[in-house]
Amino acid sequence: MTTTTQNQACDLILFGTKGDLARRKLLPALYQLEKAGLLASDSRIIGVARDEMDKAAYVELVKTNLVRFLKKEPLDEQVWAILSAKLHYVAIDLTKTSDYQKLVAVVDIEKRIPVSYFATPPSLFGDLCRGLAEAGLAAEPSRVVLEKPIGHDLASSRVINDKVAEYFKECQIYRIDHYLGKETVLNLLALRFANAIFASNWDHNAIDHVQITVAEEVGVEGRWSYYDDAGQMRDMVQNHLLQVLSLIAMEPPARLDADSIRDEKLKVLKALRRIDHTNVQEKTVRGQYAAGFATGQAVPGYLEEEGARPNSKTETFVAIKVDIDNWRWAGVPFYLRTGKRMPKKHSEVVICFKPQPHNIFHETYRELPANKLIIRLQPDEGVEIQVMNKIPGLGESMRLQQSKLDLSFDETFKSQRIADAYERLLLEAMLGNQYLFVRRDEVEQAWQWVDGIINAWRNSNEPPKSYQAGSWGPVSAISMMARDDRNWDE
Ligand SMILES: NC(=O)C1=CN([C@@H]2O[C@H](COP(=O)(O)OP(=O)(O)OC[C@H]3O[C@@H](n4cnc5c(N)ncnc54)[C@H](OP(=O)(O)O)[C@@H]3O)[C@@H](O)[C@H]2O)C=CC1
Ligand SMILES: O=C1O[C@H](COP(=O)(O)O)[C@@H](O)[C@H](O)[C@H]1O
Repeated sequence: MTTTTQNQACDLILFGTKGDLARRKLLPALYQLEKAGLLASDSRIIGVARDEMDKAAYVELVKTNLVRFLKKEPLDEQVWAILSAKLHYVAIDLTKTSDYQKLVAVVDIEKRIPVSYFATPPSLFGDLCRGLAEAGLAAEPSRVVLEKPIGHDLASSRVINDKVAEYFKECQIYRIDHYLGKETVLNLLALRFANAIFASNWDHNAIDHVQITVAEEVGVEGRWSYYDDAGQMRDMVQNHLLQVLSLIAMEPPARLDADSIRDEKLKVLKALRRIDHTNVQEKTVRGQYAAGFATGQAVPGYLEEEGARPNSKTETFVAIKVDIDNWRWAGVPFYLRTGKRMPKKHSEVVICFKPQPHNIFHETYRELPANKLIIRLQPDEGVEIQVMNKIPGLGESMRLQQSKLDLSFDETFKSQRIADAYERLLLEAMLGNQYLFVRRDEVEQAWQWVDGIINAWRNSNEPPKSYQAGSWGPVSAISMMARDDRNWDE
């Protein structure tokens, strides 16, 4: 899988180094990589923002942010001493091409691979690529790492992708979907392809339906203007949920390399049955949270959040019944559900198997519950199988109980810290492994499908259904399942 020498030295250029993402996620991730000894000793981190600042001030700024955002652990002074020696800073206004020349004096392409991380608004990606090219930093083996969102719809994503492609080849482009960096999402590959027990039971013969839930307890968290433009469909479904769905539904890739995996994910995205004005009512539910409760506190509704525009019809909850039109998944719906201000942070995949063809326990159990494989993505990461088991004891009748085989990551891998997604993604980008990054055709195919739904919603002009903050979304999401004689796993 590794396409470059392990731990090859890089100049990681962190555009947007003072922004929220860099402070909360990227810098702490780099610290953890240093702590784990995974940053090459010759690598450097070159922060870029607009303010003039000398190296010492930047080092101090990074330290302050680490102390704040490392959360559970204190800053280790030994690790910090090594990491801080790798830090550099350059002030650049990304809209001014001439400013990029400042990088020429700092970046050393003879000794290190330039890896440019675009933690900036996507509207700057075009300027960034041109500036890097004019500074001589676009030729292979240079790489660029792009943050989401790649566009607002198919047309705008093509504009961004075309712009980047003017300067960088696809093999140099690393599009982030941070869900692909999560331990449990990556474990889907291990679960499916390292266990024959699942491999032979992974299709319409064995599986009744699949549920994917990504629930968040938080609301829009001061990001109202960004979020109102996006909504839950663009913010979460177009990327994270469709990536998870693709990993569950794809055919076994021939090899564990980037294009083998991405080819298979793309085929799934191409097989998603179109949802448009003819079936959008039946297949989707969109909701918006009203005032309610989170962590026992009263919280405002979406329209009362700071910066809110009255009458916004943006959805904060989506449920979709997805059909995959291929041989493996014929007649097996995938139910997706994601929302803000749900009762708790809780993401899981539930594989619901078909019932037994014949019930020998029918005298005591008219219907036996079907087996479920539950993959807990976060928190409390783990894998659980629900099975029927005999209750131990003597007696004339066989008494059964639904029990679980539970593999909790916490319990099983006690001494192993679960790395944050950004640690893994930064590391893989520096190593030159693209398998956890999204290829252009995947992004565009996902947009094409999502655009169909968003257009149908827009044309119907129906407002989203209201749900109370702290609930599992609008009642219609439950009815959508009930119509199929099923219910959400809770
Ligand atoms: N925050 C998050 O949790 C997530 C963010 N993202 C994506 O990551 C990207 C960054 O988000 P976020 O950190 O929240 O955004 P912020 O607004 O907090 O930060 C943006 C950064 O971009 C820099 N910037 C903006 N304009 C210019 C310019 N003309 N020249 C130089 N630098 C400029 C800013 O520099 P300056 O300090 O000089 O203003 C700042 O450092 C966005 O694409 C976002 O969608 C994706 C997932 C999650
Ligand atoms: O990309 C995004 O993801 C977060 C949720 O990420 P998680 O790792 O905490 O599950 C979401 O809150 C945000 O709106 C979205 O932009």
